Amino acid sequence: MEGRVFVVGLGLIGGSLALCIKKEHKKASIIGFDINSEHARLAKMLGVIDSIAETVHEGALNADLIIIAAPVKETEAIIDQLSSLPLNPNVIITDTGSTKEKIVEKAICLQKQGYTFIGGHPMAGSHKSGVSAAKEILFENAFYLFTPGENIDESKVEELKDWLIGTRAKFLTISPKSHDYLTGIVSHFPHIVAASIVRQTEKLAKSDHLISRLAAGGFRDITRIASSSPEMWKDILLHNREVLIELLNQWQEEMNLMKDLLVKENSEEIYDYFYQAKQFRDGLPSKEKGAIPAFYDLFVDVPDYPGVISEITGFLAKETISITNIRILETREEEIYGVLVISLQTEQDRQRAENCIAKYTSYSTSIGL
Ligand SMILES: NC(=O)c1ccc[n+]([C@@H]2O[C@H](COP(=O)([O-])OP(=O)(O)OC[C@H]3O[C@@H](n4cnc5c(N)ncnc54)[C@H](O)[C@@H]3O)[C@@H](O)[C@H]2O)c1
Ligand SMILES: O=C(O)C(=O)C[C@]1(C(=O)O)C=C[C@@H](O)C=C1
Repeated sequence: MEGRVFVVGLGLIGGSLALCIKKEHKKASIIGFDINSEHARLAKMLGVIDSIAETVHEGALNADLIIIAAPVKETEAIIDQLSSLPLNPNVIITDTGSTKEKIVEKAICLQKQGYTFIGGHPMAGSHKSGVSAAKEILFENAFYLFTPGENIDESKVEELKDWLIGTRAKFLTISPKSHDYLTGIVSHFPHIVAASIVRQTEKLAKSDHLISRLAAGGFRDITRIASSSPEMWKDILLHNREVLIELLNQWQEEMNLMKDLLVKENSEEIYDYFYQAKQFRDGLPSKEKGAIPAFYDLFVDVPDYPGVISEITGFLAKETISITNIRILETREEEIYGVLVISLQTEQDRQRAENCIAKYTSYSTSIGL
């Protein structure tokens, strides 16, 4: 598609969407605005946007698509601001906020001016913020939720999907209320739990320094999202407070249940507790970007000597294969061999990496242990 796309908020999500749109719609021009001019400058320098707007007003005029990718409270203010501007009557305005009810309610002011607002939420992200973490592949296979207000023409939703086709996400339309309930359960509430575990650990670590040093894989896995932007999460929690208060009540019951099982040393039910949790989690979809990520891991048997990682990454770099992670698995001191796990972004990259390692080394590779 051709046209003028205006992105307000040039961080992880705004930047990633700009990259997806640019990849698919080469003739579109992407204008960006960020309240922090350093962020806008960085986005331009990284080639994420084509040009910088000095104000929302300047960027919004004549835009065919406006994407608001700022924290949810700021999003409300930006919607207000847009509703007072003389926009292109055919413009589609969307947002990326993690909550939807309050935003869609606020956007009634746009509809009153005859503008189309379609709430949006790409259900993929990271604990990292900022445009330097933006990537074109971020939303691949993830759900992209839409919450169009009443009376929105279906053809406008289709037009928005066309703009966003480069995300390779799975589009799904739901009501703002269901959106906030569902994401409250699977996204917002886990962020509270992660932050609370970290805070409890921090308090306890004051009396024993070994605690922080011993925190290993399990702690890291359950607390990664506690490193997310406090600014963003403050707003999300306040927007979805009713759902979250109810979930906190249920969680307290859940914790009391476990406490009771421990007090009573009820071994059978403790087993059952973990068994049922494992059954449910293991049954979650894994081939999409859901709770269980689709990994494109390649396992390489390598001799356990210093420099082996840089040797392998050197070969991959030579063939311009980008990797997302690399680590040594389960090496024990007495072993001569270790297993190197290389995570790649796509199945095609994994295949290329396998061929590359076969070309330059005699190490054996596999796609599973
Ligand atoms: N991070 C995630 O995992 C994730 C995933 C999906 C959706 N979201 C939602 O997308 C939105 C953006 O999140 P992000 O992760 O890109 O955050 P981010 O912190 O990486 O980027 C936000 C950007 O918005 C800018 N900004 C703040 N107020 C602004 C304003 N009034 N006008 C213009 N720019 C402003 C900031 O300077 C920053 O550059 C949030 O609403 C968030 O809830 C986040
Ligand atoms: O992967 C992460 O770090 C995220 O927290 C991403 C995550 C999520 O909870 O899954 C966070 C907020 C969004 O609105 C959507 C996705």
